[in-house]
Amino acid sequence: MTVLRITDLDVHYGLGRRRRQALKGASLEVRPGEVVGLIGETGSGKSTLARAVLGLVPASGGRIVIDGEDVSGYRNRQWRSLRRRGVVQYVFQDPLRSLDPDLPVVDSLIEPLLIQGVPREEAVAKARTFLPKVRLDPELLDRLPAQLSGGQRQRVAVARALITEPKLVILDEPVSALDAANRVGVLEILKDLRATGIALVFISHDLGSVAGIADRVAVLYQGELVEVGTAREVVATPRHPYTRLLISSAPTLRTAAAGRAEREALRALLTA
Ligand SMILES: Nc1ncnc2c1ncn2[C@@H]1O[C@H](COP(=O)(O)OP(=O)(O)OP(=O)(O)O)[C@@H](O)[C@H]1O
Repeated sequence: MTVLRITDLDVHYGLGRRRRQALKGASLEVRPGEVVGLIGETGSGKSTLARAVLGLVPASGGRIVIDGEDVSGYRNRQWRSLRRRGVVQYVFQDPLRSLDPDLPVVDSLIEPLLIQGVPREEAVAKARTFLPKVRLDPELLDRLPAQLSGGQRQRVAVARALITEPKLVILDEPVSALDAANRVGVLEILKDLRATGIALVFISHDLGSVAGIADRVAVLYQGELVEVGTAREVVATPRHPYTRLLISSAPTLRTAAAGRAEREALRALLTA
């Protein structure tokens, strides 16, 4: 059983002479309880893949199956209905994008439930039980986002994504804007989540920051998934030059650290 299966996915942006392919034949499976790190440099297509899975950008080819449901031919109305059910949720890099600055955090937190038609009182009660799961004190519910620290805001954003009890959560660089202590805090919460059976796709430009938490790593390079394997395999025996470059540039992956000359040689190979 897979929570997400994408097969030969193509996505294009623009029309006519401006038409550009952002994803080329991408295939990836994510199983329940699995953490998949989606790695690639800026512009490689990471957010595009996430947007396609949420129905926010149309696929021009290939298939997407979410929790057994083939959504490939869905129209906007069907996507909206799927998003409303909260099977797949998304956490932005910047938590302020999912929290309304003018509303107490409780309102942002319960919004996905209200959209589903859950009565407000019941939704607030659920929000209270959810905050401890992301290690936040329920008394923060009445504060405005500006009255929270960056790490607290990101944990509220994670709680908001979890409140509909999704099968899959896509996190777009969820810790890159945080300081070291908060980064560890959020990563620990994400590790706890795996035990609940939720699947996580963790987007990052930095292999080093996801290798420790991801079961499998998928490497995107110029719109193509050039490598998919366990984090250990990918770090120990990278097959694609781009992956080797990523590893050699990740200071935390000392095992395969390469010198500047080797990195330049790999870059030259990629641009040849
Ligand atoms: N709305 C859009 N219209 C046209 N081109 C786009 C659009 N969104 C993204 N692109 C292009 O598609 C490619 C992939 O972009 P995408 O945002 O998926 O990359 P990314 O890997 O998420 O990058 P980053 O790490 O910077 O967020 C890039 O070349 C980008 O310029």
